[in-house]
Amino acid sequence: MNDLMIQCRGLSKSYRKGATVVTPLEALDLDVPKGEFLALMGPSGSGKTTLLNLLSGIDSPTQGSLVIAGEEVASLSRRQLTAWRARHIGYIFQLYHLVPVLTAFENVELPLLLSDLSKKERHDRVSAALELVGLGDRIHHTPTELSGGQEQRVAIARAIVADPPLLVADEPTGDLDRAAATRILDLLRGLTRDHGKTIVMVTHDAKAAAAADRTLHLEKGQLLENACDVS
Ligand SMILES: Nc1ncnc2c1ncn2[C@@H]1O[C@H](COP(=O)(O)OP(=O)(O)OP(=O)(O)O)[C@@H](O)[C@H]1O
Repeated sequence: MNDLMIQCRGLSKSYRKGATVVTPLEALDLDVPKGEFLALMGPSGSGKTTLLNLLSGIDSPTQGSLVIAGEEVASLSRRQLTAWRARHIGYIFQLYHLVPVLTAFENVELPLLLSDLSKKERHDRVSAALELVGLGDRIHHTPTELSGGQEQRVAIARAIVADPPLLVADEPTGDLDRAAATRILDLLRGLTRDHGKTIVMVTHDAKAAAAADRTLHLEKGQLLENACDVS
């Protein structure tokens, strides 16, 4: 139990759309050990983003249990969930979601602005995160002055700067060419191997999934039995 970062039991999510109810996730069971790099694949509409949103506390399940780092998060209020998310989750988006008018440094600093860290502590953490992603020489560049791969590395620095144990990534290489994608995947692998992060990554790309320790397939809101293991 202690070596699990994520434990889902009977996890379901439904949305009401007028008179109909849509259930993108149904009674899902999932264990993810600490330090694992897990890839999630599945057709469009199979519930991948819905699952990431539950794991990251952006949304709450309709039913079931979701224990992350030993804490039941399914029962947290919206307000508790926001505070919990800031400490536990780094989210990496397909299209980076950087603020265009801010430099790489300022983008990475954003998650720390509400913390009680001093300016010097923030500076040290942001510099270390940008060094870790190989962008120590680009800290004053704005997103338009960076390549897509570099923008994604800034976004990864932003996701890790508050040192959360769990990173969730929604198609982090979906908008990149193969060389840039490979560099991002190497970086993510390094974050699990050398820094103990747990990563759940949604991808449509079998080559990206092959970089993970394990791949699970979602189909109509359920994990397929005998999911192929690519480790
Ligand atoms: N807020 C919402 N309200 C209503 N229905 C929703 C909502 N969010 C998701 N859905 C529905 O849930 C289903 C699963 O959506 P989800 O985004 O999780 O799929 P996905 O596997 O990530 O797809 P894609 O690969 O296209 O991103 C879809 O049918 C979608 O329309």
